[in-house]
Amino acid sequence: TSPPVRGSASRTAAGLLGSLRTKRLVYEWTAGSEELTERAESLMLPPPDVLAPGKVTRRFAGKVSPLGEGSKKPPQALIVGVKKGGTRALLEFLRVHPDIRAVGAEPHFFDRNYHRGLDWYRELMPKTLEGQITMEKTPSYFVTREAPARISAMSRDTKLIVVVRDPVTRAISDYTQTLSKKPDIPSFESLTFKNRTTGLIDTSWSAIQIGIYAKHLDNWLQYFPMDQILFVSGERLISDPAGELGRVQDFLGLKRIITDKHFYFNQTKGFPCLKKAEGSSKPHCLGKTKGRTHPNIHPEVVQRLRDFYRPFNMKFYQMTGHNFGWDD
Ligand SMILES: Nc1ncnc2c1ncn2[C@@H]1O[C@H](COP(=O)(O)OS(=O)(=O)O)[C@@H](OP(=O)(O)O)[C@H]1O
Repeated sequence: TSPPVRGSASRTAAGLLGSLRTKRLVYEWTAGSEELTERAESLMLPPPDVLAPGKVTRRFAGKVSPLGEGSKKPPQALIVGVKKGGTRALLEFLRVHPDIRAVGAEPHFFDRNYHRGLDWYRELMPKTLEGQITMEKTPSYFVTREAPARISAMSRDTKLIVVVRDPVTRAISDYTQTLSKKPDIPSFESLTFKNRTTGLIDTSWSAIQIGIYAKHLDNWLQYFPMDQILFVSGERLISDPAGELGRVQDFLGLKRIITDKHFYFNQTKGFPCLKKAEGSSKPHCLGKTKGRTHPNIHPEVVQRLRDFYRPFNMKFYQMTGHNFGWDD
């Protein structure tokens, strides 16, 4: 059930207290997280209200009035993965659609915050009007064993989107992110192998583990039918953002409003960017934590990883009915 609509005119002391409590929760939940930096820097739009209370109205531009109409609902669609697949780009692009309302930061509800309960989760959501879709993205859901059952318990009809990317470049991207936070970690090569001489790969290293998509997908298929899951190519999201966004809008049952007219290729950034970000009239690229330069990895190591992933990729192509071209 939805909470009562709280307009500014009817805001009581209790209501205000409630909203302050929510803000504190939102703050606790985002404080210090990379997603927060990522979002603040990449969006130039305010993340949760608490960070920029004066700018709240801008987030509602053209969607929900500042009077606070609409109600908070649990998401009907989720971007569940994969980490470093291009999930932020997809969510930021989708937000341009007037029928999509999304949380900026990653709630991590179905993995680390599940104990907080569904009411906590729903409180994080933006208000939506009839016909609008609530969304969030948390890339770690895809590899969380409990996530499919938990999401299915919220609603069996939840639509799931997975942005997938060549598991080898994904692993290097993942490592690059860790390296940016902890410059003293061992080399990619030494983390990849259990034993460098035998070439035995350390599949327990999360950077490697996450890319075994067929295995993770298998777990989701215990709870969701294939037609409720959409796979977005992380590579195509860069080479043809409008094409991938077309597929996503169809999947969500939305009118194709986001088209090639919304994008331009930014030569400096080396990525497609939005001509106008949601709620703004200015061009907008993702921030510095998106599109990092990867370290050079020894070609032999890359080849060994390609060989390692090939059978899993083949299985994944078979399961999804789509060849993502990572092994061509
Ligand atoms: N338009 C656009 N602009 C910038 N970056 C883009 C874009 N589209 C996709 N990408 C790729 O997104 C990669 C980061 O993926 P995620 O957002 O899923 O990362 S995270 O899991 O949320 O940390 C990021 O990975 P790296 O290049 O390794 O940094 C990008 O390659």
